[in-house]
Amino acid sequence: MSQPLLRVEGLSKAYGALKVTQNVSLDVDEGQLHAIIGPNGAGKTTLIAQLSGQLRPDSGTVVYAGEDVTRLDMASRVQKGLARSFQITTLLAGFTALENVALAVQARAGSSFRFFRPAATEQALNDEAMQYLADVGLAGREGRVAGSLSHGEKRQLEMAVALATQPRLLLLDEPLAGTGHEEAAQLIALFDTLKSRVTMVLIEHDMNAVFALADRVSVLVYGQIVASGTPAEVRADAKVRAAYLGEEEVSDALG
Ligand SMILES: Nc1ncnc2c1ncn2[C@@H]1O[C@H](COP(=O)(O)OP(=O)(O)OP(=O)(O)O)[C@@H](O)[C@H]1O
Repeated sequence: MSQPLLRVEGLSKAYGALKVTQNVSLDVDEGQLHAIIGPNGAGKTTLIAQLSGQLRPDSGTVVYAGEDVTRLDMASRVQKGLARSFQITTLLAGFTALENVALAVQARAGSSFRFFRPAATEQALNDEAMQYLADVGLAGREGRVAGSLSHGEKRQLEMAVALATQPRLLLLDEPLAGTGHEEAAQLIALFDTLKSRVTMVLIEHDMNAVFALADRVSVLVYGQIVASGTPAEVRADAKVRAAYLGEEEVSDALG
């Protein structure tokens, strides 16, 4: 069998006596959308932070594309194609949608445009940025200042900025939080189309989105993976049902 794109082995992290990540092991295959679900405070965000390089684990390894990246910082991981989707707060509110994405293209491309004249460089950056805006459904909105976009559009723009880094593996932390029903449906459709192009690890509370999108689901409870499998396997797992006992919306979605 071929190697997974991401292999996490025995990852642990504690804050004092609080073990937020306990011996987590997990494989993510290329081309898959792998969702990580779990009740509030289970340690999902802390786990993603260790995958992105934002946070150092106490022990364990993160192997990406066959390389041990455990000790690499976030910027080095982004350069290798392992990126976390940008938070809305990192969008430059006073800049246009196009400028936000063009800056991300420039940051990634570095000096590779150095042979162009300045005007041609700007054109090339903008052309590439326009493509990402079109990919996320923001064609026609490029001239709008980011701060004036709707909440859903900001999330789309955040995805365009993430795509500009040309990720091979994208980490998404609750991309649907705060979106309305229609905006959520649009974003789910967007993730569905992006699945063929980039491998994704998704943390999401919206179970309908998780079960619609995920190829595999891992369930984190008190920092430990208690179940991992296809959506159907996870749905039927007694430990998963027990973990969500009392959370009616999730119980309904589990069926
Ligand atoms: N820097 C920190 N120092 C101390 N405790 C922390 C720190 N960061 C997170 N925690 C604790 O670690 C636990 C896991 O938090 P985390 O945010 O990763 O959970 P989560 O599953 O993402 O939660 P939610 O679904 O509510 O976003 C929580 O109990 C949280 O209070």
